[in-house]
Amino acid sequence: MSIPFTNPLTIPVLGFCAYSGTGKTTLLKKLIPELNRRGVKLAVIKHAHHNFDVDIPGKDSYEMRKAGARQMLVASHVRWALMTEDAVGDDPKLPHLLQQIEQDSVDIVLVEGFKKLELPKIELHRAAHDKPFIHTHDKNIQAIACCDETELPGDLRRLDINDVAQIADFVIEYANNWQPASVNLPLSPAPECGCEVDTSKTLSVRQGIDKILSYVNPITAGEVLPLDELNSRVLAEDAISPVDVPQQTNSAMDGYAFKHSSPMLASYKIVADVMAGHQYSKVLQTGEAVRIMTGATVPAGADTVQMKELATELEGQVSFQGDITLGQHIRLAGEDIAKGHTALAANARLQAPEQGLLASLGFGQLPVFKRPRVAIFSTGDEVCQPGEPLQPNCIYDSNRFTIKSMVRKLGCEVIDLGIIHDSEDALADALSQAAVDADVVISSGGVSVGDADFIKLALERVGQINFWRINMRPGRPLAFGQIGDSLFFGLPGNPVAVMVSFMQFVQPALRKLAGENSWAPTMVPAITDTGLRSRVGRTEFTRGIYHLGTDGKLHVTTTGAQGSGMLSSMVKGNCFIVISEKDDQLNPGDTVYIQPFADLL
Ligand SMILES: Nc1nc2c(c(=O)[nH]1)N[C@H]1C(S)=C(S)[C@@H](COP(=O)(O)OP(=O)(O)OC[C@H]3O[C@@H](n4cnc5c(N)ncnc54)[C@H](O)[C@@H]3O)O[C@H]1N2
Ligand code: MOO
Repeated sequence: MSIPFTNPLTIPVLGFCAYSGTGKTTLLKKLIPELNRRGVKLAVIKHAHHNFDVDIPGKDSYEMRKAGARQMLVASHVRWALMTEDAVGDDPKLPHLLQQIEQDSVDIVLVEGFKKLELPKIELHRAAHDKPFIHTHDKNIQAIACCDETELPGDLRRLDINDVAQIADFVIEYANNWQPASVNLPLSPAPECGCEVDTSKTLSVRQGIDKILSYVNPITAGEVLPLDELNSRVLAEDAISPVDVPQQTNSAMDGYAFKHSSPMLASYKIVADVMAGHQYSKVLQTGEAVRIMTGATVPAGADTVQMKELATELEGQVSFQGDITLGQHIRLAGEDIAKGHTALAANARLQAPEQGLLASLGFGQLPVFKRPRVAIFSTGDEVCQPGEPLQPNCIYDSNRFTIKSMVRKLGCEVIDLGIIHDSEDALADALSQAAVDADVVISSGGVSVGDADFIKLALERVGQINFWRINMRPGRPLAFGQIGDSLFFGLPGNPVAVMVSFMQFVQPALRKLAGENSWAPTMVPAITDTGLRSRVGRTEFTRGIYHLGTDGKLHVTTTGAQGSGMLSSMVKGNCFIVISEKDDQLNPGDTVYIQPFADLL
């Protein structure tokens, strides 16, 4: 039996389920430090089946609770604990428990137990225990951590129950891909009708994206490139760390390293100076200290550092002020990335942090996928080349330049075909040649119902192209199809519509083609400061400016006039306010979803 569950938080929740004796707690005790090491802040909820108590008889808190306090909060300078007497007869309710978590200070909640809930979970399984599988009757299993002997259906993500680093990779991947479910979340999945989407009809944004992605086969050809040429490329193989980072246990402060004791000694004899790049070759004895610089290797025998500002030197001795905890200001060898672990998984897009990380591991070159080649052209007799005199009744070509810039930001190679004027033959020739040279061909203009439909005739001659009307604004008309082995996108002519359509439809396709997996646009909730209007059944991409309000929350305002030819709205804005198909009117103070431009512009 499964019990419905809705996550009430805006952070992901991931369960671990198994039959008893499989080693859930043992795994979590290893996984938690591994995730901590990678900077993931965790909360853990554990289901206990018995009448447990965390307090100790005789302690004040215990006595006060037993005296009748329904809630007892005990606090010190290092932790606090809230104990609540809540005898509910049946199982505790996970959504209620989750609401007790301080979600602003953690990244993910791991849940042990609550096996029957419709909660995304990792199943743990050991073949030797001869217990039945859980995934066969629980569709919420995201992955199964098991041993080599276990046989699984091919579509279930398999993890090695003994490889904590791999399980941590999966938890991070899950958290990164997770989106909060919300009544307002736009781009909801296309309704399952069990039928092929009719390509001649009006589509929702989600249907359009899904339809397009079903035609995209990622590039598999690769090349090995030097570190300096990896920008925006997609990694073709896992990068396994050949070293510990940091290589040695080192100091995080300029100060003194020594062996901790409780109580501390009144003073320590300074026996050496250790600079970054050097080491103290002897073992530090109790009562000795070294002066140490940030990044310098902590000598054997030392386990703690006190910063210079909280130390006093006198006649070769140093004494310390303030509380000192064992291990403070020490960065452990391998605490960022351990030797032999996956530092970066295949299919990652290599931007500044990834390139820095690969450099920090000493890689000189790496295998990446070949980048997609994208041919771009503009159409229309009114469209003129910038830099040349503007003819009467004409307009400068801006679309080719916005498209080229976005294509380059996605790490693709641009083939610029210029402006192709209104001739069916010229266009058919250009399209056929473009399809030979490029993986993707993108045009702008000529996809609506205007008279100059030579572009449609040309497309019909060279490929299979569908003309869609997407239920969105701007960017209603969209042509998509294939010319030979290439994908073709015919974006609408209006300059803002071009950018919106590119970001919603071409971007996911180019990312998938380039080898990136599971990309989804960033969507964050914000409070609208202005009223917003749309129409039920249509997704509206209003240009907005988001900022942090004085209430500490994200707020958004529109950029003003929203004409689909007004490129200035894209320049002023830093996000789309995505008004979902379900909404027609949003009032100031309502929560909306925004898509920051940061991914691309
Ligand atoms: N009767 C209808 N008219 C229009 C409809 C409709 O459904 N019924 N849809 C409107 C919408 S929405 C859009 S968007 C446009 C799209 O039309 P096309 O894709 O056929 O584009 P064009 O007509 O060629 O151009 C539209 C607009 O964009 C300017 N343009 C074109 N190329 C460029 C370029 N490279 N750089 C800058 N500006 C460009 C062009 O001059 C037009 O002003 O159709 C509506 N009409
Ligand atoms: O939707 Mo058009 O695409 O208004 O500009």
